[in-house]
Amino acid sequence: MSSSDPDSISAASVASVSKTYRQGSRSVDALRNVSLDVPRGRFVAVMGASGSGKSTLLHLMSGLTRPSSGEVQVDGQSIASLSDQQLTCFRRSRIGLVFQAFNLVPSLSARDNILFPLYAAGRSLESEGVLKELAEQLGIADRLHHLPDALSGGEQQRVAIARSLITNPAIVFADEPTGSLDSATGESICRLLRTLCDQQKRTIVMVTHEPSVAIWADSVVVLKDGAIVDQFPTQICGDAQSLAAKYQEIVTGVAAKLAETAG
Ligand SMILES: Nc1ncnc2c1ncn2[C@@H]1O[C@H](COP(=O)(O)OP(=O)(O)OP(=O)(O)O)[C@@H](O)[C@H]1O
Repeated sequence: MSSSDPDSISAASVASVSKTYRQGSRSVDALRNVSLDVPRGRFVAVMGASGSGKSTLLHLMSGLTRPSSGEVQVDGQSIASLSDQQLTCFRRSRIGLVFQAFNLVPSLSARDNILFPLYAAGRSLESEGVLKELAEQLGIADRLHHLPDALSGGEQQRVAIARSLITNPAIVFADEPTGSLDSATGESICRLLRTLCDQQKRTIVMVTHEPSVAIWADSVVVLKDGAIVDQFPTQICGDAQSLAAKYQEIVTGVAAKLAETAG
């Protein structure tokens, strides 16, 4: 692959990133010296126990917080070199965000929720056809005039995914996108994310606890106590059960090694 090949450029990367949260005299090292590269067009799942630093990693890569040290790049842009205002503009135009709780504006129709990031970025809809195509791809074309309250959980998440894509971002970050959904609806959202990656070459980084969700990604990054302890392609796991076993093996192996070192 030549260096001028756009596919060889990372959609996002972090290099030697650490993040310490300070609350009064207490400090928490949420991430320690983490490096990660997300190539364009890839679907990456980030797994780890509660408190291992998954959301912090996502927030750093999406420019919602800044690292205590280290470098974050998205779409070739170093986030550290941007002022807060520039970072907000960059985030609005180049980064898509999907949350567990959907985070739709209750008083706005699905259509206006989807268009919200465009307006926030001072842009307007290129053509009705763009919205129509997106809504059709996401299976919500007949739901655009409904308020979020009148939509099912799965439909609300589809609207939230459409909202994350309307600016044509370089990368989409999804924090537990199926966490509020029943398993069948969750699976349909996973299938949709997979399709977006396969058919539109979207780059997706998704945090999840669930092996049955992570199996839809191309690769899994495992975090433990603020550090990346392993990464593996999902291809080596035939199914969610085998992925769960692999994940458990990694986490248990790391814990045993730590105990050995301490002993
Ligand atoms: N704003 C904050 N202020 C102080 N500590 C924080 C803050 N955000 C996260 N932490 C701490 O940093 C560590 C990592 O938190 P983070 O939310 O990234 O973990 P996580 O793996 O996403 O957890 P979960 O799966 O429970 O969401 C935890 O110890 C958490 O308590």
